[in-house]
Amino acid sequence: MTQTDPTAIDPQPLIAAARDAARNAHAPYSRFSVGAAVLLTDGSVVTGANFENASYGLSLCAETVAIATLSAAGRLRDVVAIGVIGGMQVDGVATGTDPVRPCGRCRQVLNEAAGMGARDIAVFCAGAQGERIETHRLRDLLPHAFGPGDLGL
Ligand SMILES: O=c1ccn([C@H]2C[C@H](O)[C@@H](CO)O2)c(=O)[nH]1
Repeated sequence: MTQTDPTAIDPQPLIAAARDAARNAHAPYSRFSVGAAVLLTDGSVVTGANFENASYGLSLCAETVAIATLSAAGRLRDVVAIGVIGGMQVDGVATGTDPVRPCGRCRQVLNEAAGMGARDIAVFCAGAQGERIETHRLRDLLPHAFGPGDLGL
């Protein structure tokens, strides 16, 4: 697996793109907008925003929407990094300042891209105003992961 060096990637453009994407969150139930922006090997960026449902449990996180979108474009093997930002209420007032970190399901979804691309993924997490950006590696957020390799891929 190729080791991505997260410190070699500038998180600011990703967080800015994620923040733009969060404006299109469909989050009328939680009023917690989340945006995600994924950097691909060619430098292009694919975004997503959370997509809630009146049947609450069907809601999709921003990270999952972004990964599904780039997979549909044939780019699942090309994921290098993801920036995530959240916590803005739909009226623009922040609910909290802690960086939003991908939930467990999203970590597993990201791991599908990491496994298929044979590349670790850098994960940048920002507070609601884009402040206090954390830098992680997916392998640290989801140690001992089950992935494509376990099924022979
Ligand atoms: O990493 C995360 C965590 C939460 N959410 C969404 C799910 C739900 O719509 C709202 C509140 O949990 O935030 C994301 O999109 N990504």
